Amino acid sequence: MIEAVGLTKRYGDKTAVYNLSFQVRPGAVTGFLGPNGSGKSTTMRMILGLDNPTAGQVTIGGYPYRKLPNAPRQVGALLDAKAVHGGRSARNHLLSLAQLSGIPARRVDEVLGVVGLHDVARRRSKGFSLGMGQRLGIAAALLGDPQVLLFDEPVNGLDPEGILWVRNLMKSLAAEGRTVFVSSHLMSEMALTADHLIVIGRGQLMADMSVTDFISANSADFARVRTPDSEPQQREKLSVAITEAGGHVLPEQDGALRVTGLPLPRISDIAHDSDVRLWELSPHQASLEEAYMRMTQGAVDYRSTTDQKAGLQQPLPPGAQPPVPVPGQGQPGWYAPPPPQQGGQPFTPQGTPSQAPAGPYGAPGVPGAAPGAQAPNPYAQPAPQAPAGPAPAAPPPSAPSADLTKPEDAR
Ligand SMILES: Nc1ncnc2c1ncn2[C@@H]1O[C@H](COP(=O)(O)OP(=O)(O)OP(=O)(O)O)[C@@H](O)[C@H]1O
Repeated sequence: MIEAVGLTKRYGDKTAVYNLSFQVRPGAVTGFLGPNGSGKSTTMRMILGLDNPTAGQVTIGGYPYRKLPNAPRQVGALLDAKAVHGGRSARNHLLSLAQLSGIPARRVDEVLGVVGLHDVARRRSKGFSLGMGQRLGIAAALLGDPQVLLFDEPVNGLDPEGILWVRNLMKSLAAEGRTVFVSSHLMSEMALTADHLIVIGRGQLMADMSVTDFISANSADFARVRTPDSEPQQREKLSVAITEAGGHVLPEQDGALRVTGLPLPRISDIAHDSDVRLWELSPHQASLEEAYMRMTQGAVDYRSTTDQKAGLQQPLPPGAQPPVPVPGQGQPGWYAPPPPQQGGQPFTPQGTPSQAPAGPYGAPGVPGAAPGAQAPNPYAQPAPQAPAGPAPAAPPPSAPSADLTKPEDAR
């Protein structure tokens, strides 16, 4: 088990990780999620003894990594696949690691086979593609047959076969009772791979729960409703009737409607009473990506904007319609609806998420910022404090919070 308690890391006046406490348990794949620059790699480096915490501690099996007896046999990690002597062959790279840790040479050939690099084992790694480098990094992590494994973005650059292989590898390692801690920005992949999630934003813990609980806690179930494509007035009629009945409607890209706030039988009855034919009425759960976007929207430092193409816009030909914006492009509020226990406020067509008050991460509907309900966020941590020097393990609850809605440079 990996256990962090009050883990804090400052680089000069930059607080990369603040007061993080969590456990990563054996027998499950634990996903480690957070926006760019939120402190995932820094946390992993501290777990592996590559960086010293400014405050707090992190242990593996009860020991700090550097005090762990025979650490390379107990912990395997892929942090930076490029951190390899490019002049060495893949096999020699692994052989040197094996020799340092007292691992027999035949194990090198085993792991080369496991990651699919057997045929290129004698080639210099500097000629490797991104995906081949990742495979070599994974081979190094597996070398000591460790009980605890850390992977920072393991599927980066892998082809579809490789992604599927890594997914199954993680699951099988966890099924063998090992501790598997994996960071990724690929939500669809995490949804398929992870059992449990630890989510951080700007160095602070935002969530520590199962994937299922995370999705339920940060999104609402919804219905997809489709009327005949050739009869837009039917769609309009149904939208009005659902809204009048207290439901909330959002158009989907394919012309369907996304409805929250009403159960499916009620939607069916409304359609029947309005004399509207339905082509589709189906229940849906928000994706992990949607739930994640909703939770972390206020903790993102590096956000894209719409490309205005200043001075480069071609005038539209007469009669041409401007393109319909793709959801999410220039509509930063376009996220999954919040769950009912957070006020059940659905998103609105323009993505302006209702009247909900801003939460600790500046985001309406973020756990702890429940519109209408003043429940405290069980996962919220105090904001990083600007003054340098050792941080108290648990600052007083009244400690003023930094404005996490602003980019770090503006705070
Ligand atoms: N050696 C360092 N010196 C100064 N600042 C650092 C150092 N390492 C990390 N940081 C800063 O700490 C913050 C957290 O960085 P980190 O690499 O841990 O984030 P991350 O969550 O892994 O990001 P990404 O998802 O983009 O890989 C960033 O603001 C980064 O600039």
